[in-house]
Amino acid sequence: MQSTNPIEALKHQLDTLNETARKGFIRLSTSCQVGNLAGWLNAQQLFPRLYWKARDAGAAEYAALGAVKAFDSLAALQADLATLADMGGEQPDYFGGTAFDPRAPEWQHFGGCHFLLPRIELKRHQGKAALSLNLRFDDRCPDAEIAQARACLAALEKEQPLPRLLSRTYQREDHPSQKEWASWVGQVTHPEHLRHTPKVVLSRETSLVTAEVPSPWALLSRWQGSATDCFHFGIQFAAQAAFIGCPPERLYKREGRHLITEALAGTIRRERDALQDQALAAELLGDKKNSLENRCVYQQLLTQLEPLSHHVHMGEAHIVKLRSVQHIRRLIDAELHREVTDQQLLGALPPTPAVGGFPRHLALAFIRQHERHQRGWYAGAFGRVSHASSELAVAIRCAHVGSETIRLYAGAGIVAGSQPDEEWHELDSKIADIMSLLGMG
Ligand SMILES: C=C(O[C@@H]1C=C(C(=O)O)C=C[C@H]1O)C(=O)O
Ligand SMILES: [Mg+2]
Repeated sequence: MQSTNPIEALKHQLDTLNETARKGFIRLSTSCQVGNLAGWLNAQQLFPRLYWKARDAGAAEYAALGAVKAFDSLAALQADLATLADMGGEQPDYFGGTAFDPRAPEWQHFGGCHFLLPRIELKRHQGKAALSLNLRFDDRCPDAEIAQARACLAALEKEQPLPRLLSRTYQREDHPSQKEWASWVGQVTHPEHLRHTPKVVLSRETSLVTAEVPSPWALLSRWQGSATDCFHFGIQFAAQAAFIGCPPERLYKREGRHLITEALAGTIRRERDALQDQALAAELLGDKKNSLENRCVYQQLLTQLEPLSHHVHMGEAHIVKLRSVQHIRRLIDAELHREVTDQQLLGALPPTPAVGGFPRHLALAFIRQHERHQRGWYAGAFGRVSHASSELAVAIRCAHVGSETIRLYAGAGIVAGSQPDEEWHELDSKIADIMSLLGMG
């Protein structure tokens, strides 16, 4: 008889798992009730904790807890995907991300690349939630694996309401300063520099220091409520090391051999008045500087996809309206060659010129030489990878939540025609949503 308590139901499935089923990857699942997945994560004791929801309306929501296995390189992740695919049977979802610059991963706990196969997974899709326990038997002692899984189940806590976001006072510091920013923009837009490097995406770290930072899960939950048409993600390695974000930009989505990606670059503010807002959208679409920002992105994506695909197709430029900004976007789709892997895609596509620049090596050299803050996972990739399908966001519009400091990141594509003050204001519009949640709007 099946118990109505999902944890008891999973324990029962684990206790009655017969010897012959102990092969490769196994997922034990049971239906459950959950109000807020971030609230469930926030109530747990285990780490790592991870949240992922893709951008499409109706996309599945995932909360992941603990790791059956973790991967610190794309090669290791791909090898595991291949191993399990060869064995057949049900295939797992892996979640995680990569740093902007694998040569400089920097952030403690995060590393250059971290993907995990979760021990416990809570998934909600089309109104139905399921709690799953993942197990591996191919590369470890079965009894130890079962004991570890049982310990994780025993450590599960009930969902709790998320704490309210209390109003706090924050001390703000920007790196670089506006003065230094202006000098960098001057260097990048110097005709000599533009000749070899037409675009550099410069970024700023805004540190907000306070006595007690809010729960990253409470913050993400509030943030995602106002960030429709965006990806929503969070990862927490330890109590004082979390990274959350609501990015509007897709790195790619792969379903079998079909790949979709996009060039999202070029920005203008929003206006409350609908007519004025439309006028701004028209201005953005017709603007030379913003069109160049977007062109650098799609040209590189097309060039990179060409050798990996049978055909690549790009749609028309259009406007994407977010809460505080609007962007130019072009959708791209491609049919991948049979042998192309996520490892290859994640090795080739990021950092796109939406967050790095063009050409990549020269833009990265400028960034490494000038930016003194650590980008870490800001402007990296974050998402879900599986044998059948994968989807990753570009990790922008994000926050690193530490012990006493919240670090917000924003970048702007600097090209011919960029004005330092306008670009600085563009950075502020890109952090406006999270700033207003923190009472700093
Ligand atoms: C780098 C960021 O965003 C990128 C830069 C944009 C721009 O400069 O117009 C727009 C969208 C993204 O391509 C960011 O939000 O941090
Ligand atoms: Mg811009």
